[in-house]
Amino acid sequence: MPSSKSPKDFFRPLAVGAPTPPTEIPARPSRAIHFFDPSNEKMAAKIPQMVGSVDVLLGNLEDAVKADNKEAAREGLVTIASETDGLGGPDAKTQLWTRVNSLDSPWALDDLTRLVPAIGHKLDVIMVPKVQGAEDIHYVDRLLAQLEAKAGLDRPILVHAILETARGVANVEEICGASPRMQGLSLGPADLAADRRMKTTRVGGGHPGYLVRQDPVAEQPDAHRAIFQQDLWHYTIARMVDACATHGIYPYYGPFGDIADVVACEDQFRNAFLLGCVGTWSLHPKQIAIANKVFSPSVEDITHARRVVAAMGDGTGAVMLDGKMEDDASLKQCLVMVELAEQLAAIDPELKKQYDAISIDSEAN
Ligand SMILES: CCC(=O)SCCNC(=O)CCNC(=O)[C@H](O)C(C)(C)COP(=O)(O)OP(=O)(O)OC[C@H]1O[C@@H](n2cnc3c(N)ncnc32)[C@H](O)[C@@H]1OP(=O)(O)O
Ligand SMILES: O=CC(=O)O
Ligand SMILES: [Mg+2]
Repeated sequence: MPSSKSPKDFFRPLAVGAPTPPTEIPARPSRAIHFFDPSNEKMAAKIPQMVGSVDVLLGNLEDAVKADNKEAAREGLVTIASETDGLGGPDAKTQLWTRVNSLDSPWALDDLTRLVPAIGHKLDVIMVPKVQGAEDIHYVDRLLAQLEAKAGLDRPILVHAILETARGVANVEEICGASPRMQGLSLGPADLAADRRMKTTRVGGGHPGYLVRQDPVAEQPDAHRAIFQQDLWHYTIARMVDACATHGIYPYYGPFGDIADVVACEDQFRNAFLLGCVGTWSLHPKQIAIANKVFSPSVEDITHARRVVAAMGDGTGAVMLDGKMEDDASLKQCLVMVELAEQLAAIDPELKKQYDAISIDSEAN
């Protein structure tokens, strides 16, 4: 929270008549944020049939939309949001997000002033790219409040920042705490690599050159030395996760550009899930199933978590389960998983069936 504001001011609307800022960001399932270009007729035609089977549909207006198509993308999104039932709004199974153009571009102002009055009641989250510091969020915060007041909206639109500049990473904590509207952060590995002058040419994922090699074997100079590829994104994701957890908002992996490499995509998503991310981007329809699988706790994990919950009784003390010590802290980890499973089961009947079929033996040994 900026020191110049009192805690009470922080939760006052930034424009007369704007909705009250949220004190909590709801934990809505958002395993896959599926990107589409609303100016691409083939992609746009697929959107209505995707509603209900993906947690978030995001109309992308920024990078990957040609400059000549910026207005068509914006208008295409207005049409899709207006004509598609079950998409966006507090009770919809599939949320509607947009990624607007960067704040220094010729399009960002028109993106916001066109979309909020036209479809603000359906827009759940606005993703802001290339956020550098709290000042970018403050600008969007005030403008959204003015537009919401003018449009008579009764629910604040949330804001999500992409972490894709070196300065943004340096300022990650202040970005997360810049507004009560902040919903979360995504990693933007492609722009971040360019901004940092990393010597890579990929969109997310690992790199075979970024490795650690096993020490040489004594007196066997020709012996094979194993190499272990390292994760280029570990540092940034870990910083994002801590900043988001500190501020009660949600971290996400970003794009994985090698659409054909579904195995490495799944691995990268799983690393992010294990580190604390709640979801990721999907660039192609086939990445949705990967994201849904990875960001839903497995039946094995939920079986174990429920056994720990049952064995821990009132939640204090220490017990042995399968030869391992469990106590208050491991219980808390299990509760994170169990709560996530409950949220997902509420919107995903197939997962609910799998989780409901679990029967547990609650005996500690
Ligand atoms: C790097 C930093 C970033 O900013 S990443 C975020 C910005 N980039 C994006 O949003 C990219 C979104 N995805 C795409 O543009 C396409 O999926 C790309 C990667 C170009 C591949 O398209 P294409 O060669 O058509 O794939 P395909 O032939 O396998 O497509 C099969 C059918 O599915 C469709 N499709 C493709 N992508 C999407 C999508 N994201 N959403 C909805 N539909 C999609 C294609 O149009 C194609 O349809 P059809 O079967 O021909 O009718
Ligand atoms: O916008 C995403 C990125 O990787 O850049
Ligand atoms: Mg980017």
